[in-house]
Amino acid sequence: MWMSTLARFARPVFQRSPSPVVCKAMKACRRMELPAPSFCMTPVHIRRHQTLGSAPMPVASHSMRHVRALDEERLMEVEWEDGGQSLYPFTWLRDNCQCPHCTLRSAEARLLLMADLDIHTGMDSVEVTKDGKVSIVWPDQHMSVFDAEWLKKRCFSDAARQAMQEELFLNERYYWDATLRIPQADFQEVLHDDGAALAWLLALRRVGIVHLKGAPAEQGQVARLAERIGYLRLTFYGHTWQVQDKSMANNVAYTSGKLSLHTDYPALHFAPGVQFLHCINQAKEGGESEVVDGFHMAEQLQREDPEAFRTLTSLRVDFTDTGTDYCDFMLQSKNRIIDVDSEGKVTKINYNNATRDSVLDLPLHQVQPFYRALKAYVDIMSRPENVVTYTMKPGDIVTFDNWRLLHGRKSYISRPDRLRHLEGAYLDWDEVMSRLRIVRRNVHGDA
Ligand SMILES: C[N+](C)(C)CCCC(=O)O
Ligand SMILES: O=C(O)CCC(=O)C(=O)O
Ligand SMILES: [Fe+2]
Ligand SMILES: [Zn+2]
Repeated sequence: MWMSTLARFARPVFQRSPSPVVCKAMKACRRMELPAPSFCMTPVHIRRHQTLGSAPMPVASHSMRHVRALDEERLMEVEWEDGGQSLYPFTWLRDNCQCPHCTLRSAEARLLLMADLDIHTGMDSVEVTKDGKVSIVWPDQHMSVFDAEWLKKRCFSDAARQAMQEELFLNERYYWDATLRIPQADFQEVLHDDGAALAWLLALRRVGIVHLKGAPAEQGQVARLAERIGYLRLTFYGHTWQVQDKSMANNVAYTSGKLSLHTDYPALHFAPGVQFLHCINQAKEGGESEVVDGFHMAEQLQREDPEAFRTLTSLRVDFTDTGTDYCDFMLQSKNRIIDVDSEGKVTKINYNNATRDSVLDLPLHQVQPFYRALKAYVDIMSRPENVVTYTMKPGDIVTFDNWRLLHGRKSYISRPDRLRHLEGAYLDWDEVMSRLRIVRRNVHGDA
């Protein structure tokens, strides 16, 4: 069951604030049977939903009691009505002046040039205006006015920064295993209703996979879905591509053979972030799909075999892809099988055994340790307790995080008169997250 799958993880509950708020993103999550996010995603209340066992954050209040300049430290101090305090560097305030000389309103972009920013500026005076804004006069008599709520959101405290980053990027993930019930949404609803689109994209971000049901069983649907987001990612396999058993196949995917768990396109240095696969015809026999949570598997590898984890996060492996499709191509890439960020958090899996190059740019003594490490990772992800299996039906579209999930399919036999046929398309996370933020804003009805 969904909940029991996620029981290992902190189950966030709503903060017991004077008036408990249920934000619409929370409702969207409930609709898809998703656990609540730990941050409220309504932009106006950046605050943490109180996670069991963690300290509650002060309830946000956007009105100011007092403001003063700490000239020595060159910081402006705001005292909020709720008793909290925020500090803002003079330099940052001057840099972000919202007046029409400093900001192009129509583009919400900075006009002020770095060349004209005095990073040692003082402050002549600061006060709270009658309408509750902060008004600053700079030594050259330039004036800046800041909105209280605007400032509050940009508070430099760890908690406020963390909440803002979660609101912007939704980096909180729910790891899963074979017990996952894949979230589902209706294709038509996602196309036409922002609430449904929001629930879809939130689940795609946090769980990494969503099944859309009810698409027409004909070509062109992944392109429509990509247009709902913005635009798709063109690759050498075309704007969209047809997964079928083809003679002289230019890719192992275009055969009827088994595909072991892989991410698509590690032969690119920047693999597509998101993948759509639409089932138009299913096979007579076989062709079932398999997926695993690559981030969760990487976490297990780190725990069980830290040496192998170190190897896969440090060595770069060559990938290659040559052929003709949209046009002729001759790709070479070097990717770490497990990418981590500067804090050691896993950000991306790059692994397709079919396109891993025979050129292996490693000193002799690292070759066997590399194979051992890769085998350890593949062994973990192949355990039945980690793999989710499903069979796509005509009209189903699977949408998934290609940086996180590994997917595969069993070999198949088609009806001679009715070949198995999937249509696929790629997108990138920037465009998907852009649409997510817009539908969230529309659903919440704020600026
Ligand atoms: C499905 N297709 C052919 C577009 C890409 C397969 C993935 C890969 O070659 O890494
Ligand atoms: O045929 C399938 O079910 C999956 C195909 C696939 O993984 C691919 O085209 O890269
Ligand atoms: Fe694939
Ligand atoms: Zn200005």
